[in-house]
Amino acid sequence: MPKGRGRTSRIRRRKLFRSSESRGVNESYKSEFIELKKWLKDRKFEDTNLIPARFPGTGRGLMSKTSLQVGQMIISLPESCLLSTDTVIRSYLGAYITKWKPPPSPLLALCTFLVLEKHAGDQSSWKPYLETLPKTYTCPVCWEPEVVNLLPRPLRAKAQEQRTRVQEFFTSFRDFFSSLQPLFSEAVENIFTYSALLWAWCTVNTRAVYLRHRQLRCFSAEPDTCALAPYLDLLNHSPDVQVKAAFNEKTRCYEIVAVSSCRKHEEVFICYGPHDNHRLLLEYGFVSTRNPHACVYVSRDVDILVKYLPSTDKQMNKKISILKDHDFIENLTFGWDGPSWRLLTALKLLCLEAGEFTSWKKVLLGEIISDTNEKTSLDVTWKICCYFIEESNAMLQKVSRMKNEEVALINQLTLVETLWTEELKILQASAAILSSLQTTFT
Ligand SMILES: C[S@@+](CC[C@H](N)C(=O)[O-])C[C@H]1O[C@@H](n2cnc3c(N)ncnc32)[C@H](O)[C@@H]1O
Repeated sequence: MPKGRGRTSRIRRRKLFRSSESRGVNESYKSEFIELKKWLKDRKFEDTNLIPARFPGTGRGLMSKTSLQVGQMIISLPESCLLSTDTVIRSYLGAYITKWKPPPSPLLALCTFLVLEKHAGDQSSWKPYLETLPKTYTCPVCWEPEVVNLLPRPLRAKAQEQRTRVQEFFTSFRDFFSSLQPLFSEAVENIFTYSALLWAWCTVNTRAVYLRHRQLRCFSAEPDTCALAPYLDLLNHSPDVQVKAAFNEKTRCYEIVAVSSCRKHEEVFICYGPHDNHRLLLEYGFVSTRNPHACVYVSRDVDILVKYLPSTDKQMNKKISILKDHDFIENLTFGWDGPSWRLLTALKLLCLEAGEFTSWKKVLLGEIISDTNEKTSLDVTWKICCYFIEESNAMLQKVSRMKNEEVALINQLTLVETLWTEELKILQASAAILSSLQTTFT
């Protein structure tokens, strides 16, 4: 057998590939991390397990110094390192927040504090942390509208809604920002620009940990659940890991404990939640490849559901209103394991023949009505799946053309491309499953 073709060589090559894929480049020598570590040490935190590093797939993150075992504490960050609404209230901003009516939200307090501390530069006691924060963010709320328009329809709608909300957040608190003028010699409008607030909003949205606070009366009724956790917020997300993360009232530290093990010199991940790729892109500005929670949404309007059904069906309007009344119009999806039960059920109901229509309740409960109904609904689901495959391919071509023409938008376009590529893979997996299910009826 020629050298290097055997089983052992294949396994060795695979191992090498796996480790080079996840191997990080140590960044602990960088001045921002040296300063951050000093700052953390002053606040009684010293890290023994992790090193800041840059990884090929995920960018900047944290690497294990030693192997981490199940049940081992990965990081335990003292309360004094956390930036929460308590920090803001105790600061020079506290008096302004307490007297402002109607009471500002906890989110506004955190964003205002971030903008002001960043503006303070060298004068800020949070400078070592601020220096490690991204200068810009990759979330769709920061994208050019022409790129947002390339997103799958349900996500596009959410991204547009989110942008409107952030813009309103900015305009509705202009008076509050003006009230802070006594703190500055320069005009406050030059400090609280939309881009400064957007940066602060993205910082909180993409990096904050969950930390429940008692509700202070100086804040509006929105739950006060966010805190920034310097250094700990360098941990990237993986849908495949499990950790326990919470504030420990006894130790007064925010603690993360490993639930799965991690080998030495590998990237240490936490799980931000069982999020699909739309949520990851919208809220965190990235797409996870091979994400088990990823799915393709059949958009909210019913046009696509009825596209392959006979237009002569007299009961169609009634069927659609039943689906609407029973909340079967939203969250219809294709996943890695085929069409969701909800999607199949909605299509089974739409495919009922005139004589079967009275059985619609049984369909919603999951009963099989007839072989014909099973077969027709599978055929229609398959056609819808193929329609989405064509759409994904067309979008991928469009994005690829734009990448050549709009070089300045390459990062945003690459994210859109990754999303459509993942959607295409899911649809192809679903189409294969549907094809094999269809053969049981031939
Ligand atoms: C809490 S921060 C994690 C640290 C971050 N990578 C950094 O350099 O500051 C969350 C951000 O990290 C990035 N991120 C997290 N997990 C990722 C992943 N699996 N792949 C790519 N980017 C990821 C996203 O930009 C996300 O908004």
